[in-house]
Amino acid sequence: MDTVAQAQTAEADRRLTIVADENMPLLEAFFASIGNIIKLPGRRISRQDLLERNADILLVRSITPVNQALLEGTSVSFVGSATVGTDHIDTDWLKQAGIPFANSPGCNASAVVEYVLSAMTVVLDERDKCFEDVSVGVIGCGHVGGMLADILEELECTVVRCDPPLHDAQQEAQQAMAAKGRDEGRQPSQPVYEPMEKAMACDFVTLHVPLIKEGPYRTLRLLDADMLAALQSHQTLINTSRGQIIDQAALKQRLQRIDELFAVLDVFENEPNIDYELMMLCRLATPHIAGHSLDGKGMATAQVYEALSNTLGLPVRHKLGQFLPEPPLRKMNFSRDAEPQWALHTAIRACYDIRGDYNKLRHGRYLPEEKRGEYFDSLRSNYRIRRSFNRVKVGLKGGRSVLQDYLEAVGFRID
Ligand SMILES: NC(=O)c1ccc[n+]([C@@H]2O[C@H](COP(=O)([O-])OP(=O)(O)OC[C@H]3O[C@@H](n4cnc5c(N)ncnc54)[C@H](O)[C@@H]3O)[C@@H](O)[C@H]2O)c1
Ligand SMILES: O=C(O)[C@H](O)[C@H](O)COP(=O)(O)O
Repeated sequence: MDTVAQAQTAEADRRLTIVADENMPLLEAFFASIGNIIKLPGRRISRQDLLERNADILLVRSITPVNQALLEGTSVSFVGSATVGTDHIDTDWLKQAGIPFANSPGCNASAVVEYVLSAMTVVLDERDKCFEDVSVGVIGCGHVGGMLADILEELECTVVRCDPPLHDAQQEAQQAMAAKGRDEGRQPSQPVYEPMEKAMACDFVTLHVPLIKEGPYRTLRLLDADMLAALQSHQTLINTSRGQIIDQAALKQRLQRIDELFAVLDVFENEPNIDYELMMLCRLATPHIAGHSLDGKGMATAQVYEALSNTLGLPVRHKLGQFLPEPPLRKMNFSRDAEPQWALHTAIRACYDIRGDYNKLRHGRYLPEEKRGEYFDSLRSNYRIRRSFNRVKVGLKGGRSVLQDYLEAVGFRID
């Protein structure tokens, strides 16, 4: 081997080995300059894989449990999860083992908000109501819940925000101010956080909390059997957080009562082997894809790439905008005669119609039980390209209108 070839081999040898979930988008675009990428199915990444491949970096999604059993004795020295939720990661163990970890806070907030808005339009149409007619309890007001609550207020819904950690932090900040002699009270622009009971009484109740298994802000079975039994026929419960936030058996029991309580579930206990009976009792149900816009998933990869680059002391060379294609739907137009609520619902569902995902998941009922888990996962892996509302322009005729306000509130660009 000549010197150049030897040098090239040595260079290649020094490159990091990145083991990544095969369904993380834009892996090569972001990480090829950092290391050699080995793609594996997320549910099957094992300690053996990491040892055999001498992995330095592990990049996962929500379906790979990352803990001592997976990593101890391997050469993995960075873990990235292209997700918001971190309930699949033993962050305490990673800390103790000195392995840096990064996830992607807020990456898919718009996608989840758009999912909830789409679900709401379906239910509102069925109940012959508009956004302004209903109250919405938003439980968990971080990236997703906070954005959703703001938008719903602009659509003239009555919004009840519930977020005990944010409520307590607000109180502490006020007490600290008061202690310093600057008792300025609550700032007018600060949100008001209400008790859970008030949120649970709204026409729509939507959950946007992390899965927390213990402690004062525990969310495991946050909605218990009593709360679920108390839900009324006119209400709609939406869960895009994690299946374990709700007592699923109790929800199933409640939905078996013949009335018009609606459930919209994107997340289930025991994914991908979900309870099909429960799923069939839902008004809408989808295979954990609320956050799956290309923009949201791409942003997750971008955030993990940035964190890894910073950890390695490398320059951040790539930005998501470089790699995103044109959206399939670029523009829609409404005439002067478009009735605002109809046009808003139409625009939302032109961009993302939750019923397509619902119909596909329901189709799984025709499969033998043992094939349904695989089917659930295949719907997630082969997910069609879905784009954010803010990639779409809407053409309107005439001067400023209520419709323009609504469309802008949900993220469309007005042309
Ligand atoms: N289905 C999907 O595709 C999808 C996509 C994104 C996020 N998620 C899930 O949604 C969750 C929320 O996402 P996010 O980006 O808004 O997270 P976030 O961390 O920005 O916000 C979570 C909020 O929940 C609040 N909270 C914590 N404990 C609470 C409690 N006991 N009661 C009420 N509020 C509580 C926190 O104070 C915080 O404001 C994630 O943790 C993840 O599990 C699912
Ligand atoms: O926590 C999250 O970000 C979401 O649950 C996430 O969208 C799930 O992502 P996946 O595992 O399908 O990549």
